[in-house]
Amino acid sequence: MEERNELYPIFLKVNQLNILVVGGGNVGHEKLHFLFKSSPNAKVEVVAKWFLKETEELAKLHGAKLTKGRYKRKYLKKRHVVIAATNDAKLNKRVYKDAKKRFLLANIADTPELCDFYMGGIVNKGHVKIAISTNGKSPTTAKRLRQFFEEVIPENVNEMVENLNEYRKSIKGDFEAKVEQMNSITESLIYKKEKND
Ligand SMILES: C[C@@]1(CC(=O)O)C2=NC(=C\c3[nH]c(c(CCC(=O)O)c3CC(=O)O)Cc3[nH]c(c(CC(=O)O)c3CCC(=O)O)/C=C3\N/C(=C\2)[C@@H](CCC(=O)O)[C@]3(C)CC(=O)O)/[C@H]1CCC(=O)O
Ligand SMILES: NC(=O)c1ccc[n+]([C@@H]2O[C@H](COP(=O)([O-])OP(=O)(O)OC[C@H]3O[C@@H](n4cnc5c(N)ncnc54)[C@H](O)[C@@H]3O)[C@@H](O)[C@H]2O)c1
Repeated sequence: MEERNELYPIFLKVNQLNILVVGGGNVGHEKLHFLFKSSPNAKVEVVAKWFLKETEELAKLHGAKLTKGRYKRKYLKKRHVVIAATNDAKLNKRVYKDAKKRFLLANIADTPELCDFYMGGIVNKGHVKIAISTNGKSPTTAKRLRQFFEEVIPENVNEMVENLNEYRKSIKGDFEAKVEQMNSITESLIYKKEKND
């Protein structure tokens, strides 16, 4: 039987959650880059033996705390989420096990079997956000799909969101009447125009 993608996507308010990243090399930097690209106010601390210069700059820009040193279990205290991206596979596994004991959500970069969740490809246009995952099977596909959707989703999609939000406030009636009106005025968006040939 064909394997199913059973992931359930959620959209986290990471400005209200405490995130720990372990490792500040190339992969740690990439994770941090995408995290802040999507969520500039994410609450993040990074612990690593050393950091890349660009990671120091990125952390400064977003007010992330950088802690130079070896990973210790105590760093997991008061965290909701941990992302491990060191070059020490044994240590990454240890971080995962420590996180499990504390019921934290863990992502061990590039190691699908040690992930409670995957970081996805992210398309962002104003209030509209689309997350893409290939179930951990092909990050390259996730990246290409992200680029594709960035191209085809119109820049002004946010205007539609804002306008419909305003319009909804102006409609009178109960919840059901509002749902009906909102669906009726947006119906044409999903039907292709008939060709006049
Ligand atoms: C989406 C994105 C977000 C992000 O990183 O934040 C992301 N990887 C991205 C890019 C990317 N990563 C890698 C390449 C090189 C191509 C290649 O090697 O295949 C490229 C492409 C490139 O850079 O061109 C290396 C790699 N990554 C993983 C493995 C292990 C494996 O696949 O088994 C290996 C091989 C390591 C090795 O061989 O040693 C695993 C994971 N990477 C994931 C996410 C999760 C699954 C997402 C999903 O479900 O699709 C998962 C499972 C765990 C995680 O890390 O969360 C980001 C695109 C952002 C964007 O551009 O929008
Ligand atoms: N660089 C890539 O493009 C790439 C691609 C695919 C897979 N990977 C794999 O991902 C992993 C990370 O790669 P990288 O390029 O980011 O490595 P890196 O060498 O650039 O960075 C490793 C980071 O881990 C930190 N670290 C190591 N031991 C630590 C400890 N005990 N406590 C705290 N921090 C510690 C280092 O200080 C450093 O910040 C490796 O296993 C690598 O094989 C890397």
